[in-house]
Amino acid sequence: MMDSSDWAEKYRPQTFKEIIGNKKALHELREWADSWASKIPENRAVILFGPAGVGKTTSAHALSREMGWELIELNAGDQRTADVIDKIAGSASRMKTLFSHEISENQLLGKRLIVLDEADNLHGTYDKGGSKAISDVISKTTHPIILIANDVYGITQTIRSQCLEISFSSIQSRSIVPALKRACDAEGLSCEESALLKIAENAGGDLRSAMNDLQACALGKTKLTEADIVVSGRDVKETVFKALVKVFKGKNRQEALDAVGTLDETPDDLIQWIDENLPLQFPDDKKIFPAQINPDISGGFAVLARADLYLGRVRLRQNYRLWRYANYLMTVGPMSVRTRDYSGFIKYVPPSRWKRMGSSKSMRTMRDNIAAKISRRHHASLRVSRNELIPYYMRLMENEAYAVSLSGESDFDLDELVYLLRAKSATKEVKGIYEKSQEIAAKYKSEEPEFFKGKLSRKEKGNEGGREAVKGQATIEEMAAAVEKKKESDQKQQELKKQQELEQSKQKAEADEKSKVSKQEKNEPPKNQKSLFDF
Ligand SMILES: Nc1ncnc2c1ncn2[C@@H]1O[C@H](COP(=O)(O)OP(=O)(O)OP(=O)(O)O)[C@@H](O)[C@H]1O
Repeated sequence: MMDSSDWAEKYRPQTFKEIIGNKKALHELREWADSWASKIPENRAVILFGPAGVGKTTSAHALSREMGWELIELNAGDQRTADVIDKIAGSASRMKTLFSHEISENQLLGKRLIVLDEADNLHGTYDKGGSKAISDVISKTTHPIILIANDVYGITQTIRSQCLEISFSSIQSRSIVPALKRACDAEGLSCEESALLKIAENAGGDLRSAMNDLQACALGKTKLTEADIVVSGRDVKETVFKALVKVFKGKNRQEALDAVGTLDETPDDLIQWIDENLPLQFPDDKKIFPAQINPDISGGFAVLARADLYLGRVRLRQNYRLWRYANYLMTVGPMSVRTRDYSGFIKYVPPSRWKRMGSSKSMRTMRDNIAAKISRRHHASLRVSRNELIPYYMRLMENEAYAVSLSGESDFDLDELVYLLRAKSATKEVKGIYEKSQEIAAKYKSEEPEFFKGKLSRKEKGNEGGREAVKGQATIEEMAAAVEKKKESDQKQQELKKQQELEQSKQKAEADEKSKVSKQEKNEPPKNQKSLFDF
């Protein structure tokens, strides 16, 4: 049976040899480690920096194994106040000094490798004093120290000047494929090469993400084909997952806001991500909180509830300026109410509501399809339809009669209705609305100009190349001919209508005349009777 543990962790390389790419960096790291053999080197610490998921932490771990050094790791989740750093890293670094008489014969024995993860994040409230403490420890340490960072510029100049800097870079897709293949073989999963390449290319050089995507796509399968690969377009700079780390574990509000700002998520979508992952990140551990629920969960949901209040007001008043308050509350809220730090890797998951409807990508495609239908109906742009009209539709469709008519006019399908009605699934009620809407849809379709029938907008087709004819349907020439034909038939109809109107007015005039005469005949003699005969 396929293992459900985290594959990225399970297949973390144990030795330098197994690590893919970054050979130059590994060589420099090894040279630095060797320089500790006979004396304390000039650089007592190194900074391994580069993008996420390329093997920086893995290399540090492998180094400790290969050198036989004991590993002491201080993660960003740990409180890195000056005091803590002094207690953990400080005491570790002074250990040798204290017991030097016991191990001075062989400094390699008893050496400890101190690893500080996320060293570019030492300036937050909790890390206050962290940078200074690290700088002090580095200057005195008799044990090697590795700092790990994504952004080397996030580390103070004082620390950088004390360290050797080693740069790691993204891993090429074709090098990622064999690593994925190895995991597939070990899990007994048969896999198309093209499927692995698709995952690798989408990962943007991040092997951890590639491994996570592989595991997610392989869930419940024994064979993986290219068609099974549903990976959301990954922004190399910041994925939602990375932004969530900043929201939940970060200590710097602006960093969290910046990370969230780079995402292509509306606050309505973002809150679902945060809502889904909050209990995963702040688990309700009964050992720690035997008598109450983890206050970070209750506090976290309380701020999300407030954020949701603003989202509700946006929907109600169509005032999108309120989005900023919702955004701020949901991004900065969880870190502000957090009472403790959480270390360790959490596998964040997409909102379960989206999973019920397919992947987050299909959810987006559906929202775009809805926007395309609305934009066609209202001659509005896709952007306006997506951002302004969909929320407006959702509000209107809370009324059943509107739901039926709007759905019929735009010909929403059942899944689209589930989305617009904010239902959990296609309930009896939703199906009822759908069925009623179909009569209206049929009427609208029969009235729709011939050349529009069956045409999809570019978003509906997922095609960025402008409005095109769908396979097997009208070309531009045919559409032009259809327009001409329609003009002609409209003209004919107008002429016919004019003739009918003329005919009708003639008949009316005759009838009026008759009735006038008969009235005159019947009721009273015409006053001007005399003149009538007055030739
Ligand atoms: N170069 C690599 N070779 C093989 N596996 C790798 C490599 N880089 C990353 N991985 C896989 O990705 C996982 C995460 O890698 P690692 O923790 O070393 O990344 P990192 O560069 O430290 O990223 P971050 O900056 O996010 O901490 C590993 O457990 C391993 O499965």
